[in-house]
Amino acid sequence: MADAAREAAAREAAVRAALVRVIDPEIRKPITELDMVDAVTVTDAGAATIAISLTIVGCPAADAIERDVRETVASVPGVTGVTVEVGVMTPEQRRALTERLRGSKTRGIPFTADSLTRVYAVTSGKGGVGKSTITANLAVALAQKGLAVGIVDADVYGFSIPGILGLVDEAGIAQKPTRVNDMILPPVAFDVKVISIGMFVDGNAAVAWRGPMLHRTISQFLTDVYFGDLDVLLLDLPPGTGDIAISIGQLLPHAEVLVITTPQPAAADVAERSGVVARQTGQSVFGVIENMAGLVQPDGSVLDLFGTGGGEEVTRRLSEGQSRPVPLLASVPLSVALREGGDAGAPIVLGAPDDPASRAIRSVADRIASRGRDLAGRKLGLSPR
Ligand SMILES: Nc1ncnc2c1ncn2[C@@H]1O[C@H](COP(=O)(O)OP(=O)(O)OP(=O)(O)O)[C@@H](O)[C@H]1O
Repeated sequence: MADAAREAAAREAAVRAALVRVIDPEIRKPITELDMVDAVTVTDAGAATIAISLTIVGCPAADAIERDVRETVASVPGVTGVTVEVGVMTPEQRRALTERLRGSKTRGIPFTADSLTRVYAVTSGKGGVGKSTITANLAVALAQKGLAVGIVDADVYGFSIPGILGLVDEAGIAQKPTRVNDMILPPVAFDVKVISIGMFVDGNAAVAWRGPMLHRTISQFLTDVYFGDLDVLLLDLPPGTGDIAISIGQLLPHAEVLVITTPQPAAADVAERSGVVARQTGQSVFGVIENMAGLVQPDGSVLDLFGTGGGEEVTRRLSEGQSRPVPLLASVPLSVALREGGDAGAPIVLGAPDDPASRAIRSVADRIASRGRDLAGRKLGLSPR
């Protein structure tokens, strides 16, 4: 090979090697691995032209990928200028991509009992006890610890996860996920992959679907959404013991349940019932989290706005007749910062990690992350997130 040709090949190889660092923000894999790089040329003068093909036109990730390609290639020694030509994959390329992402797995719910993903269904007896707030912050705390985490927001009546995690526009409308053929790519917030019923309805429309429609939707979420290899999947269920809880019990019988309750003893009855229904579908109760516990006043005294003892009462009742007592995992105090963080789409486990509510939620994340039961000796998913 002539020297000039060898040098040109070396420059292109250096650029291709650098492009491995560009990660598709939705799929969370290098664009080189996803066959998105069609052509790389670098002139003698160092002008690089990169042709890339994205999954669909105008996908939300497009700008980020184009920018990352430009910056990454510009940093390669000898490159003096970068042109990025953005195209779109052909239907065949898209089909090949979705097949590759699914791997050899047959189409179906990937979170089977023998998968490495631990599935937690977060339930409560009644609404407004902070189930979504706890789910979102717990997910972010787990992701912060390096785990690959996903959330399915199945709270049809109050899909608030996109708002709490900042995946909404100024009008509060949830970001729509990208679709590649029949594969849905979940938006990512704070390293957590999120899919919500709220992303599939027009505006903030209330969902008035009946049981079979809900069952199909949840089943479709679990089948068609590309979560990749997750360590933990959290499901935010609607309050109570309705159709969704039963569907989840049928679709994911090995899921473990986290029951959220307030300290109000009167709330214990309904909270207990949500745990009992989960057990009837074969799920086990992992533990109880008491939320909205005493608010620490500026003078140091504690205001028990919602009374005391609800968490302990629910754990006591759910432990009756069980071989292993159900633990009270945490008591999360009332916290202005937690509420404000939820309103602003900025989880406090990141923004105010030392707030007492953050600490309590992070202690649950520690406990979940350190569980070894069926993960002992098994490899966790190590694909880039
Ligand atoms: N520990 C807390 N301290 C202060 N405010 C809280 C706390 N936990 C939750 N909140 C606030 O209470 C309200 C209800 O919380 P959230 O939406 O998480 O409840 P939920 O149980 O998911 O409700 P639903 O199931 O009805 O959607 C929100 O405004 C939230 O910010």
